[in-house]
Amino acid sequence: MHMANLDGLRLHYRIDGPKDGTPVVFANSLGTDFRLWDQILPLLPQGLRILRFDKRGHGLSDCPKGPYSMGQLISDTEKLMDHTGFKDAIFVGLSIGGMIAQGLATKRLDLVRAVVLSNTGAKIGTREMWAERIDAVNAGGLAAVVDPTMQRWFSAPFHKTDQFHAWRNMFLNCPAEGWTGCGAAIAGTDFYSTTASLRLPALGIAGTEDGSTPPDLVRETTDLIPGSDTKVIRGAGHLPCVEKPEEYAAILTEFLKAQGV
Ligand SMILES: O=C(O)CC1=CCC(=O)O1
Repeated sequence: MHMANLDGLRLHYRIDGPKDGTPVVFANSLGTDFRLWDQILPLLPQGLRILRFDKRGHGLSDCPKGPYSMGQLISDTEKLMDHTGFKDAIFVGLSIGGMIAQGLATKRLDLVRAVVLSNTGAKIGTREMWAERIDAVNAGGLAAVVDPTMQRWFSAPFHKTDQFHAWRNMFLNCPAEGWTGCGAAIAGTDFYSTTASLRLPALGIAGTEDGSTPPDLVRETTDLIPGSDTKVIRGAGHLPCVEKPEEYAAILTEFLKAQGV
C-alpha cells in the first residue's frame, strides 16, 4: 500500500506495470475509490505503467475538512504525478475524474498527452442541484442520497446483481465530508471555455443509461476539442467500466493503440 505525503495531504495510490511502460493515469468518480478500474485493467494491452489513486475525501486517502475546490483536486493530482514521476501520460478520468482531466490538461500539458473523458462534462448539473444534494447529505449522511445515486450509476438490470451491492456499499462507506467537499468542487466548475482551448487527442465515453452525465453532455464536452471522438456504450449507466468492462476496455484499447501503445 502506498501513501504519498503531498504537503501534508496523504493520498492513497497504486502503480502497476513496468517502469518503462506508457504512462496511463486513472481518476475515478464521486463516491468511488480506485477499485473502480479493477475489472478493466487486466483487459488492457500489456506493458502499461498505470497510476490509480483515491482523491481527497475518498477511499484510504486523507479527508480534510471541506468544501474543496476543483483547483485543489487538480493540484493534488498534479502533485501526485510529480511525486510518482508520471508525465506525458494518457489521462483517463470518469465523471469528476474527467473534470480533473480537463483542468489538468489545461494547466499542465507536460503531464497529459491525451485525455479520455468518460461519463463527464465541462459542467455537471447546476449549483442549486449540488446544494440540494449537499444539504441532504449534511442532514442524513450518504444514506439520504444512495437510492437516486444508484439509479443514475447503474442500469435497471444491474440493480438485480450481487455486485450491485458492493458498489452501493462502497458509496455508503465514502466519508460524507469527502463527498460533500467534492460535490462543492463540481458545483463551482464550468470548463466550457478552457476545454475548448485544448489541442490534444481526446476520446469521450458515455453510457445510454447514464442519469448523471448523459451521452449528449459527454459528446458536447468532447466535441469542444477538435479531432475528438465519442463512443456510446449501450445498456450502461454512469459507471460503464463496472457494468460493461469488456466493451469499455475494447474502446480504451483502440484509443491507446491510436496513441502508439
Ligand atoms: O452522483 C452522481 O450523479 C454521480 C456523479 C456526478 C459527478 C461524479 O463524479 O459522480
